[in-house]
Amino acid sequence: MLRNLFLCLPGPAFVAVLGHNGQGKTTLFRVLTGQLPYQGSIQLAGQELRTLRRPASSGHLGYLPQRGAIDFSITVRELVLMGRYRHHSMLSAYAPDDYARADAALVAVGAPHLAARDFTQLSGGEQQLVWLAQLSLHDAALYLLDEPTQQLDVYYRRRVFDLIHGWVQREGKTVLCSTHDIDSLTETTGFLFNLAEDTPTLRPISAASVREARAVLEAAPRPPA
Ligand SMILES: Nc1ncnc2c1ncn2[C@@H]1O[C@H](COP(=O)(O)OP(=O)(O)OP(=O)(O)O)[C@@H](O)[C@H]1O
Repeated sequence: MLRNLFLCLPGPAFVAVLGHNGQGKTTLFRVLTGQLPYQGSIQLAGQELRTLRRPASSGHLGYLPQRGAIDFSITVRELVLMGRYRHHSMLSAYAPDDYARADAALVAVGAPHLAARDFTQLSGGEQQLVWLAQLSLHDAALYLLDEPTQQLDVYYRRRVFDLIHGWVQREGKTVLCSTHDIDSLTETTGFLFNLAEDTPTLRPISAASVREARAVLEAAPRPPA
């Protein structure tokens, strides 16, 4: 359970959500996506979250869960294309422009070579890149990314953080990104929000604040309240 969180995000912004294992990062995202109840108030663009119907699929936010899984065969290109679903009625077919956007999204994550592959046969890291490409087509104002660089090698980790920063700086998105990858954060701008602190507070990212966050995370987690 998460208690006594106060957080006001002026968008656009990048926020790295930190914390020990089991400290509530995924829980926070599940609350923000309407999957878990909450007490108090959470407002998205001025609207109380509990009054929004299916915030993740209605365009208010885009969500990358920690483990996205599918159990049917589909090509990577088709799966990325599904990120355009909000722009279509049930019966309208995808247009050439949708395919062009899907291809561009794959290029942006560094995975155009995967376009024709069966998604279910990709490695975990490759699948992660594909989910990010799909998410980039959701065109939401707020993105919640649950450990987007887990399973990625050093090159793709850097690439994904650069991609996320492009969403913030060029497209004006706000991104909450849970991560244990604190070494990658020193090269980014934005805020840290560390659930391992007694009173989690938004702190601008700097070499010093990342060092302090590391020290908190290297200490044993506090027992649950
Ligand atoms: N479905 C569930 N039912 C009961 N407890 C749960 C459930 N899912 C998570 N929890 C508990 O809630 C707490 C927070 O879990 P959460 O997954 O939010 O942590 P996290 O910070 O995302 O961890 P990690 O860094 O390991 O991904 C943990 O103690 C976990 O065991």
